[in-house]
Amino acid sequence: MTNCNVCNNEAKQKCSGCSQVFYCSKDCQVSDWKRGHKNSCKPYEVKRNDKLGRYMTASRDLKAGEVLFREFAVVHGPKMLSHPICLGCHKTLIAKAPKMKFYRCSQCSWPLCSKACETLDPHIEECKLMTSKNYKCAIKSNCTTIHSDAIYCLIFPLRFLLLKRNQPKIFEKILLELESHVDTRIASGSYETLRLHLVPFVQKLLGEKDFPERLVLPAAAILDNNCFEISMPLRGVEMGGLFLQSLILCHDCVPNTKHYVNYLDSDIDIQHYQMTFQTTVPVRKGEQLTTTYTNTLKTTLERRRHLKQTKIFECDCKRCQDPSEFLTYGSSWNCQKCFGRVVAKNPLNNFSDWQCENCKLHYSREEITSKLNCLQSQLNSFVRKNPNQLEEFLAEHSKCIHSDHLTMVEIKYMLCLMYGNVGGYHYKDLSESLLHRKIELCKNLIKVYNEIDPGEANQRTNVMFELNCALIVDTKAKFNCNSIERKKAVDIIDDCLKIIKTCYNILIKETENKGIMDNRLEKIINESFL
Ligand SMILES: C[S@@+](CC[C@H](N)C(=O)[O-])C[C@H]1O[C@@H](n2cnc3c(N)ncnc32)[C@H](O)[C@@H]1O
Repeated sequence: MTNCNVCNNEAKQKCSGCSQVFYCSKDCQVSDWKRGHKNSCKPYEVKRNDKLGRYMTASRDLKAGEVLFREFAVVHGPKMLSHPICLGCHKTLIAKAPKMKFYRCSQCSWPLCSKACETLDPHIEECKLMTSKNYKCAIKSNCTTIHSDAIYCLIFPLRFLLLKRNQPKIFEKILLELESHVDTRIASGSYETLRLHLVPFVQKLLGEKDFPERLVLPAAAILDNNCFEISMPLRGVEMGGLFLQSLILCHDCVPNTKHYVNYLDSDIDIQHYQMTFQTTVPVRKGEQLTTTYTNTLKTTLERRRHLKQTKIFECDCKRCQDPSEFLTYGSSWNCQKCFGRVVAKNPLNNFSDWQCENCKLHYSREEITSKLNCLQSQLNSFVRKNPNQLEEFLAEHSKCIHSDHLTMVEIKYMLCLMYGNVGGYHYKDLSESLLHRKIELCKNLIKVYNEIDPGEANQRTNVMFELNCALIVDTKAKFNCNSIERKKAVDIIDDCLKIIKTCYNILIKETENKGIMDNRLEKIINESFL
């Protein structure tokens, strides 16, 4: 029996915030909240140090999959370099206008989906401003290529700067608290375009006196340094958002949280895009809660370069420090002389030479970087739909590159999704050896992900799902040819189904995934003749 945190009576209702205390009634819960539970309820604490600025730690032991918080964006808009999107509903316009012949807002001329989007928040306010100052969007309307347009860098900062008028206290707090690395960004020359285009645009619309360059550029830098992507491919939405709690999480190349944006209710109001952060692995009380600002499935050189360019810091997390990346050898090459593993001598030094662990032969950084670029461009030139072509790529490069180099891992992931799922390779068409190849690939990937993308991370969960589907099909086949007893087959299939159900429940928290996951479930039920 559990007792009420206030009156000690028998209690059945659990606090949904922290899951740590129980109440017998709503009244007791409300009184506990007022007397102090609101301060201890959160599963995280915000701390600060010289290296990270603000960061989050777990305020109690957390299980994998616990929700840390949910929040809405304080401001949102097109990414700095965006392909054409509707400024009303933020859906991409490419599918609607393959030749870029967009519907134009009748007032300000920005591309929109249709007249209905002209009056949507937040476009309506910026549209009125632009119209009052005779500003017309000059984006070309008849070019035939799908490209990102620099003109979109005007909108998100404008919306952010409008907070100075509409929510001045929040705006001041953001300016005071958020890191921007604006001086480094300006010194690197990367803000010249913003100085030339964004500053006069904002000043024309909002006035030079209240919006001097020394405010406009830092505002853009705050967005660059702190925004999260709002990407919902099935809805066709792609933009950025400033989420004030989420951004406090600092980076680690093996994060212990993941996040997703869900769309709630109505079709039109941005307030319905909600960010959720949750743990992916158990986290001990006091341990730092971390997210990733980059792609964890890229090599150390690529991750560190990306972080330096976009977030202006040198990552020195445990994974970046370790030349073997926890024995996964995700960035390693094979030695030309002895086939030993070639790793960076000092992975935290971007100019470090590389060396074979076995024969100590040296390789210059330039040599390794050019090999990596060459490999990536070869991979990018592929039509990634043909398993044979991908298998050939793996075989061709297996001599010079470590088998779990992250480029190889990327290909293995594609293969593991293809086998069993795409035309010509559905389970009913798969030979025994290809089915076993899929199982082998899945097991190999899970071993790698356990070290660098563990727990409830999406990619690992996807592969767990695929592995257990393949094991069901394999068990069925073995049972049909009498190479496994009925009881054993039933036990294996039961275990697989439990894992598939767990994976399904993890992945559908991101509601966009629900339809896709339902199809995947239905498919395995049909194809394995369960
Ligand atoms: C989105 S902010 C994170 C919150 C920020 N610390 C604050 O106080 O608002 C990103 C900035 O935090 C710092 N940061 C985050 N993770 C870091 C890490 N692993 N190592 C060093 N600095 C980090 C960098 O200055 C980076 O530009």
